[in-house]
Amino acid sequence: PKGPKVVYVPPPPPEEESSIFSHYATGINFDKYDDILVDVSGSNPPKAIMTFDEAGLCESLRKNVTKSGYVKPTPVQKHGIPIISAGRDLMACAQTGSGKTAAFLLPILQRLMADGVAASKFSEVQEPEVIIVAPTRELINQIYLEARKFAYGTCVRPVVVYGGINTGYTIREVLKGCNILCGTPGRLLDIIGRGKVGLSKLRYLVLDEADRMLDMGFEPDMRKLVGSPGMPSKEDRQTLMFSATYPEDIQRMAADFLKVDYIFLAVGVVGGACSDVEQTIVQVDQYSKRDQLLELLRSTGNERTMVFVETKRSADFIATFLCQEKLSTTSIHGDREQREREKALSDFRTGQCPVLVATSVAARGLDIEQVQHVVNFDLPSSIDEYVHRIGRTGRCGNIGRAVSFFNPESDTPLARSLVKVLSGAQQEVPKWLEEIAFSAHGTTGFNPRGKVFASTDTRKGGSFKTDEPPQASAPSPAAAADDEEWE
Ligand SMILES: Nc1ncnc2c1ncn2[C@@H]1O[C@H](COP(=O)(O)OP(=O)(O)OP(=O)(O)O)[C@@H](O)[C@H]1O
Repeated sequence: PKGPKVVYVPPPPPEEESSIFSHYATGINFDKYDDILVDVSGSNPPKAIMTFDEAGLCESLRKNVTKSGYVKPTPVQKHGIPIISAGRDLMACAQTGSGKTAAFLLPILQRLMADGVAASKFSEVQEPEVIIVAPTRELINQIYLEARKFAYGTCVRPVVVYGGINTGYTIREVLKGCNILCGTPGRLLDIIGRGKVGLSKLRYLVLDEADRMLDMGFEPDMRKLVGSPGMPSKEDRQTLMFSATYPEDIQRMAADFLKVDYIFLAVGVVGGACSDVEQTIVQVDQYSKRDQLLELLRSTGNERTMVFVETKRSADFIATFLCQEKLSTTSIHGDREQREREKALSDFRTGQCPVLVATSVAARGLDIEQVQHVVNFDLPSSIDEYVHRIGRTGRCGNIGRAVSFFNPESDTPLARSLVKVLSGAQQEVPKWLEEIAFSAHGTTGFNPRGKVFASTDTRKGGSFKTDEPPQASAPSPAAAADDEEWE
């Protein structure tokens, strides 16, 4: 409630079936997902399913899965669906672009259908069965559209709430009926605080990008959410967490939100990059970055490229520069109005602007067709952030490329974890990077997320058995800088 009143009302979501179910094709590496090692821990995990037919979906859901172009489940779906259907709490980690969203939406929808939720109708207080939270407005909107797609033709009504949109409009949408409430933390707490949403029927709480939702930026909001009046205790609800990365300190804290016997599911290496992304690291100095970017974008032609920068100001600056160089470019960051953010994303999605310059606000979760390249114009300070950013390409078995500008003056603290992530994803590690990483200089750099790959299920006894003191989970500076607009 600061600044002028927000009047923006987003365009209505598509009504035609063809847009609701529009999707892109899986790539040549989709079948290789089956070779990834899966680690399930926790007592009595249910057996994985091999096909969607085994998922026990009702007819309308099964039809929607087919219309979405899904032929067979990905590993996180094969394991995640039966775990959720069995009523277990879950902390799931699987690489970017491997289908985590459907892994939680399908079993939740199935349960609602099986129990015959009442068709929601107008009421001054809504009592959703499901709450889904995610860290950014664009991501929660995407999850909402996925929920709407899978719920198509059923009586289950998903609604989305996020900042930057007219509150009156948002409230009216909620009051029309709400089974699945999707929201960013700030707006969600606001709506609950206004008494528009009651929690007595809540059965599922889903944290997407869970490690981000529980880091220093959002942890207080998540504690407030689970402490809201009427919120069922963790014993009386099912709590589900998904991400591609899970620092150990966050995992340990996440246990506060989960039943003791939650299941930990890791598909591949926790925090590992998607190996369908070809990663290149280029050593540059600050002043040659612009020319190198230009050269790179000229060579990629009209292929869609996301360019990540550190600050909102440089996002504007680089986008303007590229436009002056006659490259159709748009930008997304936290100082832009919501209307502009959504326009930017849609211009990028349609290919109207094949280049999108973005801050970390676009690093996680966004699923955009045909993104062939990611450029880290500035590297992030945390390795997990890097993994999420490059994961905007190489999705669903498709091949992607990521080029990162490494400036030794500022990026040396990241060198070690970068080497680990590169080799973990079978990428070539440049000699110079290895030298920086293992030189005295590289090792003394402070990097709170340095211990990549140390974390599997922390209950098995992770690196806290070593002498290293626990480190506070600080959000990366970029993330912190964008926090104020993430509600
Ligand atoms: N079984 C499947 N068959 C075909 N396509 C699928 C399947 N499951 C998911 N997809 C598609 O793959 C894409 C990536 O899925 P999704 O966005 O859920 O990935 P994610 O694991 O959440 O990634 P991120 O970590 O980046 O958030 C989406 O376009 C989704 O519709």
